Amino acid sequence: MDKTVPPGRVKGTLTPPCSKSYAQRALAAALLSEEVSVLRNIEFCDDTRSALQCIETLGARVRRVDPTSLSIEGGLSPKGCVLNVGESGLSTRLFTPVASLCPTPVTIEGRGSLLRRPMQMMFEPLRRLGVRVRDNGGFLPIEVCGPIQGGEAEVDGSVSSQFITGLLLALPLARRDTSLHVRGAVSTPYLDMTLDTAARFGIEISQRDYEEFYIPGRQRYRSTYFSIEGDWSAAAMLLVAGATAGEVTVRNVSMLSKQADTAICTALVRAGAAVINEEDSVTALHRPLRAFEFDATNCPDLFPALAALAAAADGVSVIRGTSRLEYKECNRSEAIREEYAKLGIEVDTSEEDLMKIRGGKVRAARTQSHGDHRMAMSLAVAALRSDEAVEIEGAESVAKSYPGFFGDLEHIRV
Ligand SMILES: O=C(O)C1=C[C@@H](OP(=O)(O)O)[C@@H](O)[C@H](O)C1
Ligand SMILES: C=C(OP(=O)(O)O)C(=O)O
Repeated sequence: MDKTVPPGRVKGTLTPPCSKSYAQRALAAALLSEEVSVLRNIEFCDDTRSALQCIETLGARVRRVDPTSLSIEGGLSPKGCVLNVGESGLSTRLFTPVASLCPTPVTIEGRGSLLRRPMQMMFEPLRRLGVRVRDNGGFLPIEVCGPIQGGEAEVDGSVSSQFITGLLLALPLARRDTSLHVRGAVSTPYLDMTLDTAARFGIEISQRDYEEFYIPGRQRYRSTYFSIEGDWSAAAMLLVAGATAGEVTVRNVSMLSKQADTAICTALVRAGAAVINEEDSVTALHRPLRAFEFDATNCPDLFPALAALAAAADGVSVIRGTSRLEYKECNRSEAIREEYAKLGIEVDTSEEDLMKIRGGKVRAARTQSHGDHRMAMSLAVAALRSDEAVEIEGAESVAKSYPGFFGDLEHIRV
C-alpha cells in the first residue's frame, strides 16, 4: 500500500497503542501461570497478535472480557506442534525458550524479514540447558524439544536481548536452578522490563550488571491483574512530530516507565524542543531545533524517530549505536541513509557504529518503507516538513506495531 503524506502542521492529543513489548511479555507470563490472569489495556498490532496465537497454541485459554481486556487461564499444554511467530523478533526469541519447557517437539516458524534475522545466539545455550534443537543453520524455522532443565549456560547478549528475556521467563519453571552468564548485553532496559513483568507475576530472579542472572527453578507464576502501559516507541514518533511540526501531547505514558524509548525525551531536550512532562502525559512543542548527539545503543528502536528529529535540526547530529540496526526488520541504518537521501537529507554512515545527519529542507520524493514499520512512520513524520507531499511505498508495514498510525497523524493535522 502506498501512502501520500502532505506537509503541514500538527497540534493535538493522542493515546498511543499499548506497549507491544510489555504485551508480549505479559501474554507469555499469563500462559506460564496455572491460574487466571487479567490483562487490561491490551490492543492488537501484528506482533501482539502473533504472541497471542503462540500462547493459545501452547495451551492458554483466552477470553475477551471487553474490547481491551483479556482473561487468560494459563498452563502449558500444547494444542499443536507449530508456533507461528509472524514477523516478530521478540515472539521468536521469547517463545523458543518457553516452548522448550514442553517435552514434545515444537517448530517455530515465521515470515518476511524475520527469516533473515539471526537466531544463532539461542542454540548453544538451549542445548546446554538440556533442549534438543534443530537449528536450520541459524535461521527460522527451528525445532526444539524439551523440557529445558536449567543449570548453567553462557549467552551472547551482543546481538539482541530478546533471547535472554525468553530464558528469564521460561527458566523459573525448570526443574533446576539456573546461572546465566551473559556476554555483552545490549538493549538492557528491555531486560528490566522482563524482570519487572516476572516480578509482577511473583517470580524471583536476581542479577548483577546484566552479566550474571540467577534464576531459581520450580517457581510458580501467580495470577495477576496486569495493565499494559502505553507504548513509548510509538509515543516517540508522535513527540518528534510535535517537536518538528507543531505541538503533540501523548497520553497514557509516564517518564517513570522502564521502557527503553523514554530516552526520546533526552534527545528532544538536547535538540532544543520544549518538553512538558506530566503525571500521565508528555507534550513536545516545536522550537528552533539544533543538532544533537545521542547514543541509541540501548534503545535501538528510536533511530527512525531520531532521524526525523535530526533532519529538522540545524547542523549535523551524531547518533551512535548503528551496529544495532543491521538485523532489525531491515538494515535500518542503510534504509535511513537511502530514504532520507531521496528527501534531500544527507546521512553519513561511513564511520563505525554511528550516523551523522545534516538537518535541512525536506523535498518531496517517492520513498520506500523497506517493509519496516518504523521506517514508514519516520518518513511520514519527516514529510510534515516537506515542500510537497511525500509518497511512502509499503506503508501497510505500520501494522506490525501501530496499525492506527496514519489515522492518528491525520487526526492532529491543523
Ligand atoms: O524485548 C523487546 O521487547 C525488544 C527488544 C529490542 O530488541 P533487541 O534486544 O534485539 O535490540 C527492540 O529492538 C525490540 O523492538 C523489542
Ligand atoms: C525490532 C522490532 O521488533 P522485533 O525485534 O520484536 O521484531 C521493532 O519493533 O522495531
